[in-house]
This record gives sequence, structure tokens and C-alpha cells, in this order.
Amino acid sequence: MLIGCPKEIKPQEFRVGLTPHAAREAVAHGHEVVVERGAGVGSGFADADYVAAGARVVDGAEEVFATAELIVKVKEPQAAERRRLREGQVLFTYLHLAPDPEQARDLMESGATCIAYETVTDARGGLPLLAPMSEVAGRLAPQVGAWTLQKANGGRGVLLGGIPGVRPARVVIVGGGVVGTAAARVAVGMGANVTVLDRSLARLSYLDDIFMGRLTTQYSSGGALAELLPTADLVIGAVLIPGAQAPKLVRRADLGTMLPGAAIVDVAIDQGGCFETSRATTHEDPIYEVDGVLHYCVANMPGAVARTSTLGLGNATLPFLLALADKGWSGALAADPHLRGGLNVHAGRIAHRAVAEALGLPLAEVALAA
Ligand SMILES: NC(=O)C1=CN([C@@H]2O[C@H](COP(=O)(O)OP(=O)(O)OC[C@H]3O[C@@H](n4cnc5c(N)ncnc54)[C@H](O)[C@@H]3O)[C@@H](O)[C@H]2O)C=CC1
Ligand SMILES: CC(=O)C(=O)O
Ligand SMILES: [Mg+2]
Repeated sequence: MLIGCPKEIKPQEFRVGLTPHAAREAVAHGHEVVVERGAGVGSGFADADYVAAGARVVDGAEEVFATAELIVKVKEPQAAERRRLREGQVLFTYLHLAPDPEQARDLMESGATCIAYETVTDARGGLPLLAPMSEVAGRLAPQVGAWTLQKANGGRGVLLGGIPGVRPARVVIVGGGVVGTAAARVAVGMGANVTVLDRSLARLSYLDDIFMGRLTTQYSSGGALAELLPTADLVIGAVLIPGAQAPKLVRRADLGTMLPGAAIVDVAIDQGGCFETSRATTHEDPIYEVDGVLHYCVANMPGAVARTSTLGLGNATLPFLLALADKGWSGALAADPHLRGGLNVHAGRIAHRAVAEALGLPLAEVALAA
């Protein structure tokens, strides 16, 4: 099969969908690999690394999209990329369609088969292709939150860890999954006073065990948030209902109860965000203020540490990429119900239940190879 990897074109996105090591494995499996010139540079991979791995480097995205049967990327296809997708082609990347009807419409019109990293599942109920980037974004969240809290950025001038004689900042993390746990690890490490909220008691119990008293867990409810928001310095949004729009847990009116200059980092922004006042921002212009509260809502946080992120994402995607190339999309999905969970769009229709519900569109039943 011909696998194509274009250079990412989302602003300030330096990751790449295929590492030279992954390209080498695909070639060893008998596939042809085409990579756009410069695609890996932002992650520290030279074109020569891909050539040494047996890939062909071509000028421009046009040839990649025109020739590849399977396109591997990182971010959701931008409008210019969507225009290049065609019937019969397979797209393997993050999509986050629930809050993005325009993208959903374009992908349906393209006729391509679109498999989203973020809805591929695993046997333990996890999301193995979201997890590595959630590890990154979670670790980054207290770091960017600390920066946002600095006075020069409009924040309330509080140091996360405090100093001897001055209490540390209060950090509230809403959602204790992969992002929330990674964020807690770093915030606790920085010396902050951390509370994690979740709706899963099993998850709260796990966090209570592993942090051994170094953070507080609390069952997530409107009442719990109403109690915590008035004293929080930093609130991190990390909830997820796979495939669906993030629930709006903090309304605009709630901002009035918060401290002036407090900060929100809404990591869940790629699923629409869990604060009513969240709107996606970019690494170029990451923060804005509403009612005295600063919002950081970058939808591709891992792009900031592209080298680490590309390597982590590549480790997770490789076995699925090889399965898709070796067996064809239909055979690979038929053989693996977890990869089947990634199917979001096929032949002009939405093929994932939660995505279809979020977009108010009918769910297509897709027949797979026997
Ligand atoms: N902005 C960015 O660059 C990135 C964003 N993300 C996003 O971060 C979000 C979280 O991802 P993960 O941690 O991997 O998901 P996860 O599935 O590991 O964790 C989500 C947690 O939210 C909890 N939850 C659900 N409803 C809740 C509620 N009402 N209150 C409190 N907790 C609730 C679940 O029980 C679960 O423990 C996703 O939207 C993901 O796409 C992930 C990576 C990068
Ligand atoms: C998960 C995601 O959307 C990202 O890593 O950008
Ligand atoms: Mg995203």
C-alpha cells in the first residue's frame, strides 16, 4: 500500500504523523512511503532520515494527497487538506468532529474513510492513541497555568508552589483521567495545593492510592465546583466523554465567583471545552480574559513540545498503521474491534455513535470485510 505523510499546516504545529523509524517498519512490511519535504523538521527529523528509512521525499502536499492510499497525519485536516481528500482514500489522524460540523461535512463530502485516533479504544477501556498526547498536555497544563498566573500575562501573580511562610496556589483539576492525572503529578511536584474532581469513584480511589495524601479527591458535581471555584488560583479542564462534546461544567456566571486574575486551562477544548466561555486559541495567541478570569485554550498543546510528542504518538500509532496498511482498512477494522472504534466517517456518512449524536446526524452501519 502507498502510505503518505504530509507536513502539518495548522499554525504552530510542529509534530509529524510518521517518524523515520515508523517509515522503516512500513517499508519492511512491503509498503511504499511518501513523505512531504520538510514534514519532520519541526520534530527534529531531516528529509535524509526518511530517505535512509526507504521512504520517498516529495515536494509539496499535492503529490502526497494525490497518490497515497493511506494518509497519516497528526491534526484534523485543515480546509485546504480536506479539499484534497478523495473517495476510497483512508485518513488516519486526530479529528475531534463532535464540536466541528464544518469539518464533518467536508469529510463526508470527500468520500474518504476517516479513522480518528481519539476514538480508538483498548481492552482496558482506555484510549491508546489519545493517551500519549494527554500525558503531554496534562504535564504541560500546570506549566502553562503557572505562566498564565504571572502578573505580566494578566494573572493574579501567584507562584504555584508558594514559598516558606506563604501558602501555595490552589489548583482544581476537573477530570482525573490521563490528562488530569498527569496534570496532578506536575502540580503536586511544583508544590501546589491540588484537588481533583471526577465522576468515577474508581478513578478517585486510584488517585487517592497513588498520591498517598498529596492531593485531595472530590466527587464532581455542580455543588463541589461552586465550593471550590471562589478560592481557586488555577482550574484545569480535563473531562472527556469519548466522541462527544465536552459537558459545560462551569458557566459564565460562575466566573464572577472566581478570584480576579485566576486562570483556566481548558485542555478539553478540542472536544469543545468544559467551560462555557472557552474558545479555541493557538500557541501564537494562547490566552484571553473573560470577566477577570484568564483562559488558556490551545487545542494542540502537545505541538509545543513536538519532538517528545511525535515520538510518543508514533509509538502508539505504529501497530495500528501497520494493520491498516497490511490488511486494508476494512480487514484491519474487522480484525480489531478497538481499531473499529476509530471509524468516524465512511462513504459520506458518520460511522461513530457518539459523534453522530453530537452532530445530530444519522449513524451509518458499515459492513466490514468478512
Ligand atoms: N488541548 C490539547 O492539546 C489536548 C487535549 N486533550 C483532551 O483532553 C481531554 C481529556 O482527555 P483524557 O484525560 O485522555 O481523557 P480520559 O478519558 O482519560 O479522562 C477523562 C476523565 O473525565 C472524567 N469525567 C467525565 N465527566 C466528568 C465530569 N462531569 N466531571 C468530572 N470528571 C468527568 C472521566 O471519568 C475520566 O476519568 C479530552 O478532551 C482530550 O481530547 C488531550 C490531549 C491534548
Ligand atoms: C489530542 C490532540 O488533539 C492533540 O494532541 O493535538
Ligand atoms: Mg486537539
